[in-house]
Amino acid sequence: MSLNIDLKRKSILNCNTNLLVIGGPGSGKTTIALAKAFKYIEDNNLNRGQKVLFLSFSRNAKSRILQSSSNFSEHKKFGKQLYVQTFHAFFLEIIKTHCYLLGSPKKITIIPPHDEDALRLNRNENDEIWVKEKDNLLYMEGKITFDRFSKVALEIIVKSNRIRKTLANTFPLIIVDEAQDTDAEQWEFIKLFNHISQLILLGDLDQQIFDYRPDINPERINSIKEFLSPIEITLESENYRSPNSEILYFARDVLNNTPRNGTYKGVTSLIYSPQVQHRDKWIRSSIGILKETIKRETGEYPQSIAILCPWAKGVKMISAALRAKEINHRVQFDVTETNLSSRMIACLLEPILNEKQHLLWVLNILKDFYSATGKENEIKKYNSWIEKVYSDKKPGGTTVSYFINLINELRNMQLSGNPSKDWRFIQQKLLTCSVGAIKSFASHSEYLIAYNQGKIIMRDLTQTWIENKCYANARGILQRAIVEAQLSGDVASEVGINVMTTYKAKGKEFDGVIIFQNQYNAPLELRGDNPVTFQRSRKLFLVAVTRACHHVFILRQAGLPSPLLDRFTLNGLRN
Ligand SMILES: Nc1ncnc2c1ncn2[C@@H]1O[C@H](COP(=O)(O)OP(=O)(O)OP(=O)(O)O)[C@@H](O)[C@H]1O
Repeated sequence: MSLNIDLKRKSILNCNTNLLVIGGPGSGKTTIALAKAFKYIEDNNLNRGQKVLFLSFSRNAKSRILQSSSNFSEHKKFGKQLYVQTFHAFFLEIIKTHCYLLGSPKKITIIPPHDEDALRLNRNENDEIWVKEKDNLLYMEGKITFDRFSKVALEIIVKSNRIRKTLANTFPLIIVDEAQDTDAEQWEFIKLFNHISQLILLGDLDQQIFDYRPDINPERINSIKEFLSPIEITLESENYRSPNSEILYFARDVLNNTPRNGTYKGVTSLIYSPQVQHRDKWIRSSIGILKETIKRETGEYPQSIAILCPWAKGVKMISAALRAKEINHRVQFDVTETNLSSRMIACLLEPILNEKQHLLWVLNILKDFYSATGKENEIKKYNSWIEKVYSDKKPGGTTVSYFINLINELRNMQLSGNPSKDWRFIQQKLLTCSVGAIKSFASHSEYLIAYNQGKIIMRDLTQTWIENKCYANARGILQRAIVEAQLSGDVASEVGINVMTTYKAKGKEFDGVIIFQNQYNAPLELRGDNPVTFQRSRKLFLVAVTRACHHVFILRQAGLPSPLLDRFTLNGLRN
């Protein structure tokens, strides 16, 4: 990989004190930080146990950093000494190794987010009783929820000088991606390594899109400057991502609400009429048009395309439109409902040894689903049904009867041993049943395959079938795959069509980007944003637009005003 190394970049490579590198989207922050990491490993002759730590926020960002690092010629020789990890997973490693020192059992297990949602019973994150319950879960049972990783890891590092020094010795250089988005605990954690490791922080305030979270704010960059006294290097105006287009100018103009008198090279607006069949057709057609546009502009078809929108609801709408014509794509969104719905299928795949026990499991899954979505009346209803079944009384209503019959039917039949077929069989049973609530619950499971864990689950189900002649522990298999997916760096590459929220796309790069606007499921203006400035919406839009290397399509709903875009003139297509 041949890099332009100007004076600023040279000074980054040669600096051996704390550094703050500020730069806009595509200015090359990640790239120069990787170059620095490899140079550091080489110059300092790190021993086998030592590594450069590169901390990122999300698995997506981590996979992008890993991908970029593999383009460096040094990667072959020094790649093993570059440790790219998410804050979350890094904190978990510290917890798993050292948490017993705080009094927890030695074996730590994770409560996945959908179970956490169910346990939390719609209480606030900081609800006192819930916080106490979480303490008990950790210290009595060794079970930890995702949201506690940073707090507990920080406690370990604060309380033990020895562990902190060992970590600093292992990681003499720590690079922090997206430093503007560090929350209070992550920032405290970084501060603890001041003077004992070299710290390089990368940041861009214009991409601060998680500032709706309570302890993330624009002051973070100032605190970094005050506390770490870093050398500051600004790569502000450079754009290596989309240099042959005016994509970055467009993104900046939307951010500053300063439309130019004319269009922008590399940005096209497509208008669709909102009737479902038109909308879905245009979602699909936009992919083909974007491919041809990029081919025309660059001479090559794009390898990677992202369809982005602010909300998960929009992601589901786009994915449904693509699935309707079997267009292969990868989906990423938050998956509590999908996980619980899939758990129901896994539960029904398991061998039915005791019908009452199975019915109780099924009802508990439904109760968890309603707990996670905060539906008080449903929770009460399920609690009373569970109570009745438990004491051998039969609750009224269609739901319980439906499951009694289904469990009975499944008990008396032989599944095929082909996990995909059996999975679909149970899914279809639920999707075609006469109880509306069950159908709607089951429909969430359709996204499981789309979000990449499908293959692992099917592989492990095959294995259990070979070993046991039944799907023993299907729920455990599903659970393991979900937890792995939450933590692993094993994120599929961007090649192909990717559908995700803009938040998930942060730090990624695609040849072409389609931004989908829809009145109810994907408005570009965020709810709760300042209705005059729309500053948060503008930043989020900037992040979406600047993921593109060659071309951006904005798929706009006909007749739907957009304070962000209405003053801009864009090259346009109209259906
Ligand atoms: N010095 C350089 N010379 C040549 N190409 C570069 C250089 N720096 C970055 N690039 C290329 O520009 C693109 C964007 O770089 P990079 O991902 O490092 O930017 P970034 O500032 O981290 O972006 P963002 O904040 O938007 O995630 C990448 O494709 C990278 O290969």
